[in-house]
Amino acid sequence: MKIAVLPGDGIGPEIVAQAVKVLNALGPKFDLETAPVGGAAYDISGHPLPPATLDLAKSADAILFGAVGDWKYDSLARELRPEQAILGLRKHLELFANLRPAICYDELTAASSLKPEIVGGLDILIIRELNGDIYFGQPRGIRTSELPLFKGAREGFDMMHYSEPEVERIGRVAFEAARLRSKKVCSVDKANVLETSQLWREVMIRVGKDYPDVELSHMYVDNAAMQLVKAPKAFDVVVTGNLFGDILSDEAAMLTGSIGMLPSASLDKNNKGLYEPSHGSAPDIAGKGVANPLATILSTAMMLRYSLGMPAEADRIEAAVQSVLTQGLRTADIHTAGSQMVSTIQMGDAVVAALSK
Ligand SMILES: NC(=O)C1=CN([C@@H]2O[C@H](COP(=O)(O)OP(=O)(O)OC[C@H]3O[C@@H](n4cnc5c(N)ncnc54)[C@H](O)[C@@H]3O)[C@@H](O)[C@H]2O)C=CC1
Ligand SMILES: CC(C)CC(=O)C(=O)O
Ligand SMILES: [Mg+2]
Repeated sequence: MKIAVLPGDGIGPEIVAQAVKVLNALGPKFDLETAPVGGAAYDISGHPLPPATLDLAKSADAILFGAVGDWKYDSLARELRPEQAILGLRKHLELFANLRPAICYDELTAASSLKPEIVGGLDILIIRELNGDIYFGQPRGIRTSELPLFKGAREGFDMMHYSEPEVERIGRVAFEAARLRSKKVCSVDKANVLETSQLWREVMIRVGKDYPDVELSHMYVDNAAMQLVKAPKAFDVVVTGNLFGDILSDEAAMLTGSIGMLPSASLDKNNKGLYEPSHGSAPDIAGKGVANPLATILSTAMMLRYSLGMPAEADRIEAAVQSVLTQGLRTADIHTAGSQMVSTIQMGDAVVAALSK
């Protein structure tokens, strides 16, 4: 099975190296092919998603992705920014369904910024639409305003956009996922203000009729942001658009102790997928050996389960992560009194060691 390995920038190479170590220790032989992406690719070839990297991603059975981006590329033209690489991969490969499970391991309740009774036992699934919304809408740009009040001033504009089929397909992913869980879907929108959200809600209600066994509720995104920290365990599956899902999943990360714990799967309609941690390239800690590799390692478990048909191996990785946490090993972001601080590499080694137990 061919896996495209795209480490990217910042902490990307450090955390992906740990996930690769874990994959190689599993037993089955994977054909791992590495290619530059993001700023690393721009430095070599002048483009964040060179054709060879895209071709590799297309030809692979699954993609393991680190993260892209660095402040040093902030002044580049938008189409050359490292972030265009991950946006481009999602779009070219039609990876429209982004699954971000937020699970608070019992050992990490103290690492969360919320009270243990709020987050203890948390297990929710955020499903974020990944191919549409304001991230991809047209028109967009920066121009000179023609509005009487601001005439002559520069103005920025981005189109929020969703078509019915796009909402329907992500809705179905959410309802199907809920069937395997607690049979509850909360659709998050801003239908009190935005037409895009009004359509989103109408479609969710229509699609929901095909899933009478699943309870559908709706929540405005501002309230959802509040409820996520007030009573997160009231949610099961949350389905939302690209922008709201991006923001809410970072918020949900802190319920689990750290964004370094939040894996993700980005799937197409055939469950071919790209697997990456939900966080970015963390330039503030890059190269220091302190990044938490567990979100990336847990993303490889999702890859084995969703794209490679190897659920037993996925279970083994998740059990190994559970084991290192039970042993008290913690990277700096999840370190609390009484636990043992380890580096990125030591955490990766500990997961590998736990695999064989
Ligand atoms: N999929 C991707 O490649 C993404 C790329 N980005 C890019 O990453 C760069 C940095 O963005 P930020 O907004 O700072 O978000 P970020 O997620 O990279 O970092 C936010 C905070 O979380 C910490 N953090 C993130 N991952 C961690 C880990 N594994 N272990 C410990 N601490 C961790 C960072 O040190 C930082 O304090 C930007 O260029 C941004 O565009 C951001 C999100 C996703
Ligand atoms: C380039 C961004 C859209 C990436 C991001 O923040 C994410 O996917 O969570
Ligand atoms: Mg994000």
